[in-house]
This record gives sequence, structure tokens and C-alpha cells, in this order.
Amino acid sequence: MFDRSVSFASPTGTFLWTLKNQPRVCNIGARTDRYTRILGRSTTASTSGRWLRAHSRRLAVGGVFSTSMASADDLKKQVGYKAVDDYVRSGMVVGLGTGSTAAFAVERLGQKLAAGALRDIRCVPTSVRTEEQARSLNIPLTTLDEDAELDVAIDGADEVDSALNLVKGRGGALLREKMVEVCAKQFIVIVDESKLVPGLGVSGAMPVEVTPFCWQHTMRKIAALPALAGCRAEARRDAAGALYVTDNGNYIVDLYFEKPIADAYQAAQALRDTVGVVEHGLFLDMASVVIVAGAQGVYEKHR
Ligand SMILES: O=C[C@H](O)[C@H](O)[C@H](O)COP(=O)(O)O
Repeated sequence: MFDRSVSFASPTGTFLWTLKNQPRVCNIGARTDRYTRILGRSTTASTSGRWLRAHSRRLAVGGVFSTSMASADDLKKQVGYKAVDDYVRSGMVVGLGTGSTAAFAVERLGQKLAAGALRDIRCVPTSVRTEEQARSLNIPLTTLDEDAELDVAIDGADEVDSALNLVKGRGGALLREKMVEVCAKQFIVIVDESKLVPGLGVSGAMPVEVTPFCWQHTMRKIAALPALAGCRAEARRDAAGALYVTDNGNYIVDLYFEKPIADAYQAAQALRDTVGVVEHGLFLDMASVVIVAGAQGVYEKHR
């Protein structure tokens, strides 16, 4: 359940969260004997809450907690914080991704800027949502028009395959994300293990951004592409049933596959060649590093 060799990006956060949530305290108590064995100290389950509180710093520094106790948000926070701690330095131009995982990286960047641990950073946000979060944290912003070369970009993903190719855009931000992330010297992807897939297109939609002009015609063209054989195309709608509109004023066609996309490169090329398609959610050969949080802790996959 936990392992001396595992190191966590943000174990303190996980631990504090665990203590605050009563059902999880029981889990900790049940495992106290294992913690004490590692630290060479005896205690009883009944004193575990007090004992763990007193030793939380030592436990956190030792990094012995298992992410099996962590919530999905804890895992996202671990990778979001680690990406900023390990890959962002003062003076850099940074691409800020979109989504629930990327939001933790933005949060960390804001914290480090406020604390003076990072200075002279300029960031390019990949969506209106991210821009608003960054502004609320006083993160200095720039655009690709002013800063066309980024040192690093950090973003989540919907799927990651074994070659570190990605599906992105289930949150609707794919166009700006791809525009920004192709300009980064290093593109750091942050995910929890649930995003790792044996082949792209299996866990949900592969989004395609299309122009509103004759979008149904474009959707039919996409669905008929031989490189996408077997896909079902559906226009994305909001909760009220209206067509979903991206930050760029476009629509999204979601493609659903029963089997992994046979050849993602062919599929990407066929989509690029379809007039009316603005961008698609296949991010191929782009990720430099994928930081993964899972049951065995946090680890990196490099291209
Ligand atoms: O359009 C959204 C983006 O591509 C997100 O990065 C992606 O959907 C992953 O989001 P989350 O971290 O919330 O799972």
C-alpha cells in the first residue's frame, strides 16, 4: 500500500486532507502499524489520530503515504504542483493549460509568485477560464503575439497512450491549447493514472472544433472519413441543449469510437484536410514529459 521508494510531489496536502475527512481517518488508523514499522516507533490505533498529527511533518517529508488514500483532486494537485516545482524557473515564459488538473499548476504558480519564489514570469493562458484564474492570482500574462517562444507549457490531458500521444479537448479548449503548446520548448502533461490508455479514442470523445458555418455538413464529412471508420459523430451541447460554443466562437463535434483509433496520424491528417475543421484533439508527438499520479505514487514518463 505504501512504499519507501515512492516520493510524492505534495504529500503534505494529501495527509492534511486525510485527517480532515473522518472516514479516511479510520483508514489511517487501520494502517498505523505499518507507518510505525517504517518509522520504528510503536503506538496504538486509538492514539493514531493524535500521533499522526504530531508526526505529520516527518511522515510527509519521508514521503511514505500511499496515493491509494488520495482523492482524485489530491492526485491532480500532486502532479500540478510537481510540474511547476520541477519545470518552471524565474524568467520563463509559461503556457498555462486548461482543466481541473491544469488549474492546480496555475494555483501553484500563483503561490510561488506571491511568495517571491518565482520572479519575472510571463504566462500565456489557453482559455478564458484559465486567463480568469491567472488574473485572480496576479500572474503576469502575455500572448503568442508578443511572446511566440515559450520555455514550458503545462496542461492536463483526457487520454495518454504508451507513445505519449494525447487526446485533449473534452473541456473545449483544444484550439488555444494546441496553438500555445506547439510553441513550447517543453510540454509537460499532468494526469492521474486513469488517463493512461492502451490506444487513443477509447475512454470517451475525441473532440473536433469546427466552424459554425454549415457545421452539419462538416460533421457528415468527418464521420465519412475512412481514417475514422467506425466513429459516431455528435455535436456537443450544453446542459440546456444549445450547441456548445468554444472561446473562439466555434462548435465542437465529438467523435466516439468503439475500438482505439487505428492510425492516429492518418486520422489527424484526414481531419486537417477537411475544410471546415478548425482543429482536432489529437496531440501527437507533442508531449515532452508526462507526470502521472497513481496508486504507486507520482512518476514521470519521458519521450
Ligand atoms: O479542453 C480541455 C483540456 O484539453 C483539458 O486539459 C483536458 O480535458 C483534461 O482536463 P482535466 O484535467 O479536467 O481532466
